[in-house]
Amino acid sequence: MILLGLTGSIGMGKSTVAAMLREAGVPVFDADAEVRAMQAAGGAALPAIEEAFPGTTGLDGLDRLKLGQAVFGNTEALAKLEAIMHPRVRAVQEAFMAGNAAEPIVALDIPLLFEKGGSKGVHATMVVSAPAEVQRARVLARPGMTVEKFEAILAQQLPDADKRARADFVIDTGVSIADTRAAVHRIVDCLRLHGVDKCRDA
Ligand SMILES: CC(C)(COP(=O)(O)OP(=O)(O)OC[C@H]1O[C@@H](n2cnc3c(N)ncnc32)[C@H](O)[C@@H]1O)[C@@H](O)C(=O)NCCC(=O)NCCS
Ligand SMILES: Nc1ncnc2c1ncn2[C@@H]1O[C@H](COP(=O)(O)OP(=O)(O)OP(=O)(O)O)[C@@H](O)[C@H]1O
Repeated sequence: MILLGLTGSIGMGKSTVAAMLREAGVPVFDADAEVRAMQAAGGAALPAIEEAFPGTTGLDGLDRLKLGQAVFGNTEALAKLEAIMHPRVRAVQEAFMAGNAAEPIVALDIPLLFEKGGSKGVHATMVVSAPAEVQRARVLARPGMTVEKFEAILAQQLPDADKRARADFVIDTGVSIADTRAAVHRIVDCLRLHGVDKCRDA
């Protein structure tokens, strides 16, 4: 099985490309969705979060704003939260991989794949990328987004150019959806037939 790490900075089109991979028959593990499910009402991580960050959870699940305020900008607090989330997400990911062991390709959609060292555990990386002005326009069009928030998030992420330099495959989303889809299918088809090494220039 080829384990493909899918990543990209905010607004680059990662969710769209993840959907295209699924459409091409590649099972995709969504790390963010797992984190959110474990933090939603009744979620498995809530008791541990409440113990570490009292007052941040309730019957409706996690108060994301409150916890975000406690951890963003505070390295120690963020590490504490990650120590709660990471092993739990990892366990679900292992189960997902085991359940798809017969698949030729399995993708892991991990927003901070390079930042948090996850790229070491995959056979190849796919980075979703678009020109900075396209990214900016997409993100600022989202409800509730501000320039300050966007820039703070960007500052926490490895720059796009570095991600691209480290990637085995770069998917350009600054083009038409049809062209992006074609590029995704081309890489998936190549990987199925020839493996990672022969597909880098596909
Ligand atoms: C603190 C939380 C609840 C805030 O949720 P909220 O919905 O407000 O923000 P969201 O998750 O969309 O994150 C906003 C931005 O913050 C940055 N960010 C999120 N998590 C992290 C992190 N662990 N390290 C650095 N930056 C992060 C990202 O750039 C992201 O785009 C949430 O971000 C969280 O649980 N983060 C920790 C996740 C974690 O521990 N992951 C490791 C296991 S996979
Ligand atoms: N060629 C393209 N490929 C992918 N997305 C495109 C393309 N052209 C336009 N878009 C649009 O750009 C947006 C990308 O949003 P998407 O949610 O996929 O980004 P994301 O990187 O997952 O975001 P985030 O990481 O911030 O959650 C979508 O609205 C999508 O329709």
